[in-house]
Amino acid sequence: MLEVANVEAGYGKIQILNNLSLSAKENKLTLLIGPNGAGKSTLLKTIFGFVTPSKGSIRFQGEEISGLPSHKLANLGIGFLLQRVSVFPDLTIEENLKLGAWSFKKDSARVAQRIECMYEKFPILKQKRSESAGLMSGGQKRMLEIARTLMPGPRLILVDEPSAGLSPKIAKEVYRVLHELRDEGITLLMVDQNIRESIGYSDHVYVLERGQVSSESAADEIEKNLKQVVESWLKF
Ligand SMILES: Nc1ncnc2c1ncn2[C@@H]1O[C@H](COP(=O)(O)OP(=O)(O)OP(=O)(O)O)[C@@H](O)[C@H]1O
Repeated sequence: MLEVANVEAGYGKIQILNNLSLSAKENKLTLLIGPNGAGKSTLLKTIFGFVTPSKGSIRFQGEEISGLPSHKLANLGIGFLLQRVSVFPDLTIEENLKLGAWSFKKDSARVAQRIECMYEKFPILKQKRSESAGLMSGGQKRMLEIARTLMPGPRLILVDEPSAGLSPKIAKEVYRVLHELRDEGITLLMVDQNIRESIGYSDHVYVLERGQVSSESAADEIEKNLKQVVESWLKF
């Protein structure tokens, strides 16, 4: 589904990703973990066209996408669930959802149909559809962001720290929703600091260190050796 091969990328002269290769398999939840500053978020930003790679290739469903602008990637079926809270607080929940449909906003029937679909999936958003998004709780805002990302019907979603700033109970709910999306056929590539919790919802795990993949394994395998993996980061 997504193949990253020998990618180098960074900010100005500072190179962060060094010959990095990995893949996200269709209908799987692939998790990226690693110490602070390893380049996990930079990788997601590079896949989504916010950072341009200087080398390597990124292929989505067989098509080369490296360097394509974000709106083209969105049209191809890639969504990005950002780390920071990104709802527009002064807009209503419905208006926020409409913003997720910007790429097909002229097709009002499709916009209305996708909004209904999201209301079915997230009843709380339907209940509060006319309220300002700024009035929602942190967990509800996260659900709105997930729904907004889903509006165009992406096949692959890049997920950056989905549980950041949320209570453990709400974080669980967010993981459950992401896991459900996977079961519905969406491929996920996710960065998360909340390792112990997120591994339980993942299929495959890559460990990134200093801009490279240092190891990879099935999620249930790494779960057994988690202590050693995390301890090895502390040696740097
Ligand atoms: N916009 C930017 N300009 C310059 N350097 C940046 C920028 N964003 C990130 N960096 C640097 O790139 C490196 C990798 O950052 P990145 O956020 O990708 O790491 P990460 O693995 O996601 O870390 P964390 O787990 O702390 O979020 C860090 O040294 C960071 O300071």
